[in-house]
Amino acid sequence: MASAAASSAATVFSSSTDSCSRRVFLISNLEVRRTRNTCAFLRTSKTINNHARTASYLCSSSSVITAAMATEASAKVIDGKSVAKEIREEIATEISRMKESTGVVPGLAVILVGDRKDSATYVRNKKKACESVGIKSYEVQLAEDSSEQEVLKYISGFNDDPSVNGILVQLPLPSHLDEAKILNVISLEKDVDGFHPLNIGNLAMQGMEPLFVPCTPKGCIELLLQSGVEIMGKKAVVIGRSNIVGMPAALLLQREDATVTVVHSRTKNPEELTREADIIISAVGQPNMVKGSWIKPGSVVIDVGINPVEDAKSPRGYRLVGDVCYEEASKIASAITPVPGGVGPMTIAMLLSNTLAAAKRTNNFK
Ligand SMILES: Nc1nc(=O)c2c([nH]1)NC[C@@H]1CN(c3ccc(C(=O)N[C@@H](CCC(=O)O)C(=O)O)cc3)C=[N+]21
Repeated sequence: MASAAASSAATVFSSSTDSCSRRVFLISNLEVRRTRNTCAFLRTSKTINNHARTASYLCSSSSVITAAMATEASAKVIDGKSVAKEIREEIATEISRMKESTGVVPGLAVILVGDRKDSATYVRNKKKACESVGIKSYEVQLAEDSSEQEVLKYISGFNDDPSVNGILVQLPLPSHLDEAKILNVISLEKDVDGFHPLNIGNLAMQGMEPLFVPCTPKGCIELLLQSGVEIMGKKAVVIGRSNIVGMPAALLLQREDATVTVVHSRTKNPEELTREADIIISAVGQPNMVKGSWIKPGSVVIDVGINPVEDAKSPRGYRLVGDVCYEEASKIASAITPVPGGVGPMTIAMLLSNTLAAAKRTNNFK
């Protein structure tokens, strides 16, 4: 992973002049309009912050960047962190309103199996986010070698517990556990991840409504809508076909009337197909895989990847980068999500939103 990152970093430097000079001739061609605002949370338009214009922000460590390049147009940064914060604030307000009128607060149960460090961090962050909005969180930590029966036993317990409105089994599970079987027993009404096969079936079918939209894809669409990006009739490319992001993201884009292509590991010409897209959602988990040359000038890029790469200069010893080569893409796209601070915080905000929706539904609170 680290060596892939190092080699793509080298590509950034050698090709940055290229992408910059090309940018002069090719001006944004995707309408970024505020035609529709279906978001349940936000009514402001502060979501695109254009703060990628200074040379120091772009490439502070690069001597290749010249003053001329610093004045060139660059993509608007879609600030997921601040959108997520506003959504959390609205959720907190709704939860107080619900508590005042019903005496009930939403509850979210998280089941973590095994001791993956990244999973433990995510679970901790979810717990903190729950506390920040007034959701009660319940956490179960099970040993790496737990049996399927044991995991199922906890799920059944939470299924039957009226104070728990949402149940999340942190993925990935250890390989001896049957993920499909486990997700299948979560009560549909509490499946705040939206991973239950019946829920996905409803998401896929016209005329049906899923009870929950999976959090990460929902966060991606919210960012597009909040940024005023028109989706209807656009060509969208989703890179990656996972059950938790790529596949549901493609279904959601189709629900928004985009024409959708899914690019995956067996796709013959991923670069060429991606270059046709007005909207790109990348969810592959490969650091800096999507280069500037994959991106059509003016397109909108949503980068779901959160990939750790070695970085001796960072206090943690690593830093997080996306699937998309940000340095290149931000000079070509019209708007782009950063990593960190893009889709990640939105995933958590959508989880809180789904949990609130579950609690409202069961308590018949409007
Ligand atoms: N059942 C299940 N549901 C999930 O939703 C789920 C899961 N399993 N397994 C793992 C992935 C990953 N995931 C993230 C959520 C937030 C950030 C996030 O907030 N990231 C911060 C950075 C955090 C940091 O600095 O370490 C950001 O991008 O700005 C990242 C990753 C949810 N997942």
